[in-house]
Amino acid sequence: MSGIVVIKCGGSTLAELTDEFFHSVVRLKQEGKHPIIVHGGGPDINQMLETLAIKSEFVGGLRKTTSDVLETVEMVLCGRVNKKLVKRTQDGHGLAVGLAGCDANLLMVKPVDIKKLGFVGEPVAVNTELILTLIDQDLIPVIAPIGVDEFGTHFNVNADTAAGAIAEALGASELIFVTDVDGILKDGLALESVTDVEVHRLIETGVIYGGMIPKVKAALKSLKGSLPFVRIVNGKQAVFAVGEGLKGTKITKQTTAESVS
Ligand SMILES: Nc1ncnc2c1ncn2[C@@H]1O[C@H](COP(=O)(O)OP(=O)(O)O)[C@@H](O)[C@H]1O
Ligand SMILES: CC(=O)N[C@@H](CCC(=O)OP(=O)(O)O)C(=O)O
Repeated sequence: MSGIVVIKCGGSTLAELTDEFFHSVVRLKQEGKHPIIVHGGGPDINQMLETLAIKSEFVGGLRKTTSDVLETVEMVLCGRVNKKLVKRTQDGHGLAVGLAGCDANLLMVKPVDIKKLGFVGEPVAVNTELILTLIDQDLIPVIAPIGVDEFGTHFNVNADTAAGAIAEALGASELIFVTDVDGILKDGLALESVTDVEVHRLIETGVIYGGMIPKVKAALKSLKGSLPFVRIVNGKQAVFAVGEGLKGTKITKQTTAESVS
């Protein structure tokens, strides 16, 4: 199906998303595109873990996920955050259906490293049929990044990674990371456009660090598929319009001519 737009809403920016943002997502649908929201919720998870006095740590940008942590992550992502986003989309006059990657094996995963990270999964397959059926019914899927393995065990998946895998599997025409900064910043300014090769350099030189790393890694991985480019935009200003570019950073594939020069 053409015109699939995967929009990853980061936990960092959920509170800043405007009513106009959700209206514009619904408008995309009315104009014949197929928006899919994949969301994170890191700050909400942190807050709930703190309230419940459950310790958690990040290893290489991923949350070490014990069974207690997993229970809290599921509660926050599939409950509070997912349903808030469903409400806001429906307030924008669209019909949204909230689900998690573990529903109907939507996001199949394998453990990243059980010893080091516990129940953290990396995507291996996506139930595209389910998503296409929902889209076909004019629904807007709102997906929480909880994956499931072949034995039915649930796993916590980084939301950027989940969005990248879903976009790739569906052959999406756009993948947009909505976050709390204007794009990839260098010397305080958002870069308009960067190639995959430049992104590697920006990671090596420490310009890209922390939460931006899983985002650009997911972007680079999905660029290997059908996507011509991936965008990183600020949730404060993000409003979608068919045929119009968004402000932010565009990550593209370096052409062969560029790579030899
Ligand atoms: N070069 C960079 N440009 C912009 N942000 C960066 C960069 N390197 C690291 N970051 C960090 O990445 C954060 C966004 O990632 P994250 O907090 O995980 O957001 P989200 O919840 O939207 O996924 C920014 O707020 C910033 O602190
Ligand atoms: C494995 C892992 O780290 N999972 C993430 C899932 C949520 C997420 O990715 O949220 P953001 O998009 O707001 O960062 C976590 O537990 O925080």
